[in-house]
Amino acid sequence: MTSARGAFVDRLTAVVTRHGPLCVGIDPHPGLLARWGHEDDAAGVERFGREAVAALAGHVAVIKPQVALFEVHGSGGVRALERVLADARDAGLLTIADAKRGDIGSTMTAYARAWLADTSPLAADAVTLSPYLGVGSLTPALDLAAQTGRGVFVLARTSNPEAPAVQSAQSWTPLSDPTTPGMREVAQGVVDACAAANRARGTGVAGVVVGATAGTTGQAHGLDLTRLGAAVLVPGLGAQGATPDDLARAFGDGTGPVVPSSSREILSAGPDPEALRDACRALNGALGDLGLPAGPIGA
Ligand SMILES: O=c1ccn([C@@H]2O[C@H](COP(=O)(O)O)[C@@H](O)[C@H]2O)c(=O)[nH]1
Repeated sequence: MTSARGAFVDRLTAVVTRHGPLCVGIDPHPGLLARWGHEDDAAGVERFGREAVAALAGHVAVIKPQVALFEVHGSGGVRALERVLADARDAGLLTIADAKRGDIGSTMTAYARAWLADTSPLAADAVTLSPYLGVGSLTPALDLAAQTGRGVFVLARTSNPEAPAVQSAQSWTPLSDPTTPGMREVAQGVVDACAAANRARGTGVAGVVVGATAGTTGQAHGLDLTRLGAAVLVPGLGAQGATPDDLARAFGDGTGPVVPSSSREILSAGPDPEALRDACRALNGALGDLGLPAGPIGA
């Protein structure tokens, strides 16, 4: 069944083509709240998020609220996130809820409904998922996303320095992608399983997360993304040290759509809306010069 809103990867491609590839992370850290003149409480994160959405709507393609920084304020914080998501929806901004969910299949069904069902007050256009109970355990989310025209981004090679200990380990992953059995890095196994999930559903519902910091070592990320058939979310620009040049090194091989994300660095240009937009324009300009692909990878 296909949703009336169309496939997520097509909607993402359209907005990235129009506004540029930058995704702005909405991460209401205490220091940023203070800078923007808000309290570190539920009302503060709501004002922060809604002001950011008002400033960015029509100027960037997609925002990525960091769910933990809303949840930390309890039910009021979750309500604040619902309102930020509703504002973004009304303003035509695509949303990626950075929730990093993952659990056994039966529980995964509830996480999927929370973030991807039309009727949920927390519904986003996409949600980030953790694959470490096995990519197959994420099936309820992939199915619901395909049904409702939404997407998921599965953590493959994350931007944090602790990641390689797990994600670069070699594993035997025949069951996650029966077409290419054999030893490979865990991160590549995640990518291959997502590629198989996309082929099975005939649409690029399962994107992956590959940190921008992969390029800071002067090397590419080392993953074969050519058969993914979906989008790549690339956090780590700015505060974590990655630059557009690092992205060119890591993603200059014609695989896309690549959506780089920056939170603290961009948000620290606020709260003045024009200054925030200027920072986005500058970064989108630098990213645009790289010619990162906007269309589906290897579809
Ligand atoms: O590999 C990953 C996956 C997710 N993130 C999230 O992105 C932002 C990054 O914030 P910055 O301020 O731009 O560093 C944050 O919400 C992370 O949880 C990531 O950084 N790396």
